[in-house]
Amino acid sequence: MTILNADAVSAGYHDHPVVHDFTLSVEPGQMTAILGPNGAGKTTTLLTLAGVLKPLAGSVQMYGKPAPKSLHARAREGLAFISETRSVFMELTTLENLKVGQCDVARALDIFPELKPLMSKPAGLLSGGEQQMVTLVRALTRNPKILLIDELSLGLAPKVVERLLDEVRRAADESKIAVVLVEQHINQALSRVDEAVVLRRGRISLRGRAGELRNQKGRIQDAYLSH
Ligand SMILES: Nc1ncnc2c1ncn2[C@@H]1O[C@H](COP(=O)(O)OP(=O)(O)OP(=O)(O)O)[C@@H](O)[C@H]1O
Repeated sequence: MTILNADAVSAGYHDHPVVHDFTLSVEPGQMTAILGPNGAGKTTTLLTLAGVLKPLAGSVQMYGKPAPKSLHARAREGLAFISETRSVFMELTTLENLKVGQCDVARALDIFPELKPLMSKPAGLLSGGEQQMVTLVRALTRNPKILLIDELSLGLAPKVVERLLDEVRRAADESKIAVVLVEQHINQALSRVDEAVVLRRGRISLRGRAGELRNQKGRIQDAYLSH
């Protein structure tokens, strides 16, 4: 069953489209990456899938029906959205951050045991990677049906990027969460997702199975360079 579907979506700001004719469909347990250079329209696309932006044309469906209009209403139907801005409360401890997210703390520590010694530390003193572990685990323990992630690994070291993406992959496999993620780390993303689309100036310039795209690095680079 298709969990989320975007049908010929155009999206943008003040009636001016910056994303055109975007089509995507995601199944349970399937991970899709949205790749592309700066300004290609990745965040705009994700905001539209999340219900933060209204499509200027086309439509978004959840479970085969028109998706509820707002992010809040989509969240009630099982959508979780991790946006580009870090969402931890810096002055609260790690434990308090997890509790604010109403997450199952024991389960959170099963997923990221690294957080165990950091529970009483203010989140503002955690590393960027540790903060993103808190953000990710809060979303995962809410048992979403679909998880949209905008640049989870922005500015993080490759090892940390891999650690985070591996947990997203595990959640997709074990809990059948459908995942759409925007990612700048192309290689790390392509070795974990099932499918990818490459945006260039707001349009899909390349799409396919991750395994095939890994062999077409030149074409992906073209999309980035001809920006
Ligand atoms: N709030 C906004 N109002 C007007 N235009 C915007 C707004 N946000 C983004 N844009 C424009 O929309 C286009 C696509 O931006 P978007 O942030 O979706 O790209 P992106 O691929 O996510 O880029 P990046 O990788 O740099 O985050 C850009 O030309 C950008 O300037």
